[in-house]
Amino acid sequence: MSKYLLAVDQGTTSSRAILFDSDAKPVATAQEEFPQHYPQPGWVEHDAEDIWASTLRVMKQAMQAGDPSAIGITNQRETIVIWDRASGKPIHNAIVWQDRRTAEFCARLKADGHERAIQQKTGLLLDPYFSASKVKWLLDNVSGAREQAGKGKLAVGTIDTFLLWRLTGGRVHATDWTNAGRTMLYDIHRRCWDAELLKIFDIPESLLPEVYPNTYLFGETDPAMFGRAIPIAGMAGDQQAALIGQACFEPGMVKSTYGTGCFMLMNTGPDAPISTNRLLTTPAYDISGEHAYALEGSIFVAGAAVKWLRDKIGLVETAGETEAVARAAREDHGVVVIPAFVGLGAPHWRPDLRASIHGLTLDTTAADLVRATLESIAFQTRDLTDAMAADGTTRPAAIRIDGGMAKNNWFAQFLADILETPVERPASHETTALGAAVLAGITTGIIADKGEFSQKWRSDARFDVEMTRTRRDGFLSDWSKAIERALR
Ligand SMILES: Nc1ncnc2c1ncn2[C@@H]1O[C@H](COP(=O)(O)OP(=O)(O)O)[C@@H](O)[C@H]1O
Ligand SMILES: O=P(O)(O)OC[C@H](O)CO
Repeated sequence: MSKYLLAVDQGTTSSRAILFDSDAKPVATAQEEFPQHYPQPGWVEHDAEDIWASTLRVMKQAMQAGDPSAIGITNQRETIVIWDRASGKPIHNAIVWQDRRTAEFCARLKADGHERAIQQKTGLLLDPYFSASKVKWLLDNVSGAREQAGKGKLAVGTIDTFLLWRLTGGRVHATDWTNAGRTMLYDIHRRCWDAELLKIFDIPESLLPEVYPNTYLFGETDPAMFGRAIPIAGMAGDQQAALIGQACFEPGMVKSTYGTGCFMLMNTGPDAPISTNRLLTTPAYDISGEHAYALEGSIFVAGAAVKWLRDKIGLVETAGETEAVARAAREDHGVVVIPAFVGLGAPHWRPDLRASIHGLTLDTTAADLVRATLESIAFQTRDLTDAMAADGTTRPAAIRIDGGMAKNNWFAQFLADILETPVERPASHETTALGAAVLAGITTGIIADKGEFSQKWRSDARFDVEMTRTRRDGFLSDWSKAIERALR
């Protein structure tokens, strides 16, 4: 009998479940989008009940193709929920990673000189992106929350933790170290919650989950849910899961995922170097007792800019259409888009900025704008590879890409040209889900080890550098000038 692994990929805009066979081939996929809530400019929320309901539905749908031996969970990171331990009900909407409501509080902490100590312990930079300031906001602003938390009646969790709690019928309150590493409350070197950070953010420790490695038997599903108890045997934040799904297991290997945002991770092995170029240091994985860290560049808007072109401005009807439009557009349009819709992440970290368009003339067309939007994601990625190089890392031989935007061949070629580095796209497009399935597979012995999976990794397309230096320098110089103007 074939052994199946079910991966749950709970992303920013949709919940997905993919059933893989023991050769890591997808057998069935189910996906559901859920509503985004923008209660005020710069605020982004999800109803955790929507997340739960959509996740449960897609899991059941994917399971119609076969009975999984184990489940792996991967999730949008940093997004945080607080719920009542007795009723399991969230006390407020989840505050999403893109949410900027705590920008002022983070600026105050920075002014008070906390950034360096926080970076040394957590590998993170002071920004509303991470969970800690969001938890504080919930405790301070939801009526009665702080009092209830003081009595030990509430639980906090990133989305993996919330799903694990619900799937186990409220029996397990746990996370994995890659998700813990994004809260800004976790010391990534000593691998524990940090008392000093909890004090800075005024968060009681009783709220927090237990932290485990990525390959671990986290719990079993409530038998009433799927007719039997299924082990939940792997968990990781989605960008770390993509690093695993892209088989980037050697130090120096890099993957870049283009979903809602873009997240580039370089495996740095067992060392956790602290960046001097405003990148993050983050737990990459702990698989069967072997752990690695990564340097990360986080860009908040990638595919979300394409979604904006489609849904708000109406320049395209589908995201896929941007490929043909960009290919047909002229190269010397002179337009630069700075997609700082929710501020800028690495390497600038400016939560206060908003998006802008530079170089518009009466001659500018819709196609120019579409092309310039795609270009901006490649330019931002170049800023990340430059920061990685400035941190003393060796330029990788190739960068492995994935996520919705990676399907766009025009974008993949432009990216290789701008990065001056070949870009490889894997045969399996669902690398994030694959990473979660691999973790569950290794824990349960269905996959022997990461070496076995690595050997199966295949690229289906490679984009080599074609652009001349002069053209690339021209693009990069226009981009730097526009960024300088925007930062000012
Ligand atoms: N062919 C395409 N060209 C450009 N962008 C695309 C294309 N297909 C999808 N996208 C973008 O990719 C994103 C979806 O990617 P996905 O990896 O599913 O995101 P997430 O996991 O963050 O929800 C959307 O924002 C969409 O606009
Ligand atoms: O939902 P995604 O795939 O855009 O990923 C979100 C990231 O995990 C945020 O850090």
